[in-house]
Amino acid sequence: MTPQTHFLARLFAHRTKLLQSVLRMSSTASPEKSDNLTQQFSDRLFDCAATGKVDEVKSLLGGAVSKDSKNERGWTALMFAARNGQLPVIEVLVEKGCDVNIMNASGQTALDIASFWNHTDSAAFLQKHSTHSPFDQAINYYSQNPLYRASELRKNAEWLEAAVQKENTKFVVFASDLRPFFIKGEGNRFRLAVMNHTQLSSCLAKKPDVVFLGLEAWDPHSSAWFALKLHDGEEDLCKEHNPNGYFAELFPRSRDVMMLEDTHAGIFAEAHSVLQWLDRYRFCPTCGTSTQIAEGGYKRVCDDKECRSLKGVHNTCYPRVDPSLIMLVVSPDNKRCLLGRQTRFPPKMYSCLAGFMEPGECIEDTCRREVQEESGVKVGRVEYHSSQPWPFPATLMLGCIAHARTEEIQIDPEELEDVRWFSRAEIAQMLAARHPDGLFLPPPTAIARQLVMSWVTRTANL
Ligand SMILES: NC(=O)C1=CN([C@@H]2O[C@H](COP(=O)(O)OP(=O)(O)OC[C@H]3O[C@@H](n4cnc5c(N)ncnc54)[C@H](O)[C@@H]3O)[C@@H](O)[C@H]2O)C=CC1
Ligand SMILES: [Mg+2]
Ligand SMILES: [Mg+2]
Ligand SMILES: [Mg+2]
Ligand SMILES: [Zn+2]
Repeated sequence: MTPQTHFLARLFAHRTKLLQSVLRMSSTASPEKSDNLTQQFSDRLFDCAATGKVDEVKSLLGGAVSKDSKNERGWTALMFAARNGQLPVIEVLVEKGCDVNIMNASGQTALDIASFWNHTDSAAFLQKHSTHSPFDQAINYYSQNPLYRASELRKNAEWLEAAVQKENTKFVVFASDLRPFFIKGEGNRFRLAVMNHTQLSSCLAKKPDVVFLGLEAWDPHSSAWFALKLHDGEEDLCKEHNPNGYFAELFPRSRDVMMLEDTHAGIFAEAHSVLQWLDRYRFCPTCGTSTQIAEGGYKRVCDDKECRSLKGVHNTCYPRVDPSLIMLVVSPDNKRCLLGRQTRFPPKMYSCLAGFMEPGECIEDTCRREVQEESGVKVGRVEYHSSQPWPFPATLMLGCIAHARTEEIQIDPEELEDVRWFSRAEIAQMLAARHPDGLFLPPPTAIARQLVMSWVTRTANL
């Protein structure tokens, strides 16, 4: 510290003390005056946080100023420090108990702000103390399958047969109507109930539909995971081994299917989509003859040796995935976003527009077509964000940010009952569940919400 800055620091510390004593005195005087002084302290705290004056920040926090006080845009001292990457100030503020998870009026946390401005050290520090995940690490529900699929082993019938018999092999089971067998997990989450070969020997003897899901490690000796579809009447056997287990409803879908522990949600997505496909393709779509399961459940082969499906590549022989687009449309000035309501949504919920890809379309085509069909808005640039398997039965949601060229709305009443533009402030209220009309967004397990959060946090809006 130069003598000059030392002098200035002492001078300001002196002024601060003086102000604090005035503030204490004035608390018994006019409330208006006291508010004014509190404001001055907060403003000074914001300044010091933004410019890295650690000692003064400490001194101000020791006085009458509230550590999480906000300016008119909902910015806290921690956010000002994060804006300029003032790591020593951030460390002091966090140590003094400032709330890392507070969002400003634009729905941004201090971590979002540090990440946006590329202050990597500050962002890493805030991430450690935050329960809010940063925008560039969106991980969608159903997308965290930890298994190594080891697709090369699917063709090895001998290995598969031996793997089914091994004691360390794990089976996740589904009822004959494909309801999954769950048990309670951590907190309010659920897990797939895992069973072994011995417990399931009587079911396995009857040659059920079985899918090889993958290995626990990149090693053929590690535990293999299989999905098994029970025959009618075998549910009780599973309950005998897992007295707390139960078969979760899928039609209508029970909430528990959206409450699985993250890795089990990923395993469920694979297992359920492939079992659904095996169930629906019992007969060859090319000639109508019966088919047999092959390659660990990842192929169906027509029983008619002359069938065209046995020559060349035929997509009916392999599990299907239906790509669909889900997009957050943002206005030309990037200040608003477009959300819509299907009649089947819960009252007051708004979500992103979405639509299935059609043959011969690229992602950009589908995005522009669906947005125009459903809302009349024309889209220009399309940015890919992230994707989410949606295993009912096998959709892949491709999440995009779509940049609108026009704003006029013309709703397709066949599909949507309302479509409208939402300001950033309104979105922040919806994210915080504080919208004055009670409007809300889908839960964090929906990619739609991740797209909205990403837009809100990615934009500087300063
Ligand atoms: N997570 C979220 O917030 C939202 C998710 N979605 C999901 O996005 C997906 C597509 O959105 P939609 O608006 O329903 O699509 P959409 O806008 O293309 O309209 C659905 C219609 O498309 C036709 N269609 C074409 N190909 C289809 C296929 N492979 N499977 C089923 N129907 C097909 C059917 O006639 C269907 O009624 C759905 O899986 C839906 O559940 C939709 C809106 C919000
Ligand atoms: Mg749609
Ligand atoms: Mg549509
Ligand atoms: Mg469509
Ligand atoms: Zn055939």
